[in-house]
Amino acid sequence: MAASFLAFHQSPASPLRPLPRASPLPLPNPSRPLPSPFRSSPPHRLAISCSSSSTSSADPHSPAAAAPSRHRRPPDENIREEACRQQNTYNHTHGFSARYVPFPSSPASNGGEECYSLDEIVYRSRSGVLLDVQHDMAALTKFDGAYWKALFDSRVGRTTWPYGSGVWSKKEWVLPEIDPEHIVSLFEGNSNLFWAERFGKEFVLGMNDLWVKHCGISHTGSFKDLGMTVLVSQVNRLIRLGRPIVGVGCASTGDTSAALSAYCAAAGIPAFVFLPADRISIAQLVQPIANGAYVLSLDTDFDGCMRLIREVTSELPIYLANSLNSLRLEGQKTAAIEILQQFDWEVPDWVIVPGGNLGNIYAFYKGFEMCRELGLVDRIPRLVCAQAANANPLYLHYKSGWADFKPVTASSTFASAIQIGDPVSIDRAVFALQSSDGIVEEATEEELMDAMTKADLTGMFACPHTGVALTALIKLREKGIIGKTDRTVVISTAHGLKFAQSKVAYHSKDISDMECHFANPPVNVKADFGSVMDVLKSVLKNKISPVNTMF
Ligand SMILES: Cc1ncc(COP(=O)(O)O)c(C=O)c1O
Ligand SMILES: N[C@@H](CCOP(=O)(O)O)C(=O)O
Repeated sequence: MAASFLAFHQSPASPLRPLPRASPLPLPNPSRPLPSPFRSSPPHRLAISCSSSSTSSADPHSPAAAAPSRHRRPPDENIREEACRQQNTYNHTHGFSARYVPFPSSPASNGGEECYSLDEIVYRSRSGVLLDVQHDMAALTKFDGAYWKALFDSRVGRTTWPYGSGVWSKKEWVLPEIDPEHIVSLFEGNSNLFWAERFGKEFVLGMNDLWVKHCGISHTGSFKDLGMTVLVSQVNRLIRLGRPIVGVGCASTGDTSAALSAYCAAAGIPAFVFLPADRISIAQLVQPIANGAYVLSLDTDFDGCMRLIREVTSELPIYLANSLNSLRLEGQKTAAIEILQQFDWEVPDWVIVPGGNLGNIYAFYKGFEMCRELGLVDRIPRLVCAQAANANPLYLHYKSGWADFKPVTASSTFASAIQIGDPVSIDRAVFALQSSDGIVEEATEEELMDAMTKADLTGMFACPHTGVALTALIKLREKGIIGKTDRTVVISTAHGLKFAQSKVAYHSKDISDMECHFANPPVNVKADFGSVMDVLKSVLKNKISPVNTMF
């Protein structure tokens, strides 16, 4: 393969002009009466119907409201306006609410302790610890598990604003008080839960109940969309409330920046992204450029970019979009709820998540735990966090028996989006793992690239981070910790197309100190019938095919 094919160049991007600030819109009237059934004292059991609803009589938050009806709105009204009209008729909060409290939040905390409205711009507690979004569980518990399951199930695959989104279909558990008018959604979520039949059978000692949750098959190609729709929606609300926000900013290894830029572009809000120069893929670099963000390519690593964005956002009215901001995790946790939903509310035994800044592992824990607490399921899965050996501070912490945490300087890894040595959500991750009888595993560069390639050879198009998680699966299976029939879900966090460079390098056997056992380079053949026939005959004679060489 031509060397030039592999030589991607990353030059600093020229900053682009910000989009104009959106004009203010009216806020909802909060003093409307609560509709039935939310007025009475539950827990409720409701009969769920998915038949057509009429706009004049339906509670917009009832399962029936998500059902399509040909004439449900006037022809000149769009779906957002329709949702607003409905919620002006019915108070949309039903008493559900959420607020920030210091992490870890305790169910016993009440208004007397430190807490903040979600309309405040605050990222840490007075003592400097992370914050958590705490929901009014007493209000949510008024409805039983069967109600929530039926409500969420009734919204899947609809176009009713904003429930067509896998995140906003769980709105009551995410940002219950936001006006649908302020939601910035690209109908994210509802991602494929893929039965990895052949990978499980052939590469993981005959596993037959192995699944891959494709969170990367998404609008911007990673799971970050799930969190960013929530964060940018809340920013949109804050701007319309008149808060002095001039834009939203993040440090990124390439996926957070892509998601932030897309959602900000959709809302007309300026985005500022700090990227470590020459450490992200070309596909990731071009995403914020294309979406009109201000791109700062900085001569440091991700941890350096993170320090800078934190300093900058404490000086300038730029809202911080990294997962240090707990709003993000409210969206990301819906992937866990979605997994349960996709299994008809049966709980898998294991869920394996690649970890970097470590917000996502906590988000998964939170989603599962909320379903348990509210009676949708009776247990939560065991969580595994998988790290690249070249960027493994959590793994080292776990191996030390959770002794004092020490950040590391992360080395270069093909799993470049998790090249993070000082994860901001370390405390959240430890909490999630300890509460779920969790495990931490690591993957060398060769292991993660081989695992990614094997996944591809069974029909996926995985990213290197998914390769990290698949390696953890293989190791835990080989150790007998994960059983052959255990229902296991591997979280695929990004689209493989973002990491084409690393796949090209692997299949070209162009990586030093790596055997690239499963490389499948193209064969250069003269463009005449005889030459083509010679090659094919030799292939067929030797029964060599990319697939056969593997097994
Ligand atoms: C593709 C991909 N996978 C995994 C991760 C890890 O997620 P987290 O930082 O929440 O641990 C990230 C970002 O860090 C990512 O971009
Ligand atoms: N992989 C991330 C790193 C930052 O993570 P965040 O979840 O804290 O924003 C990225 O793509 O930037």
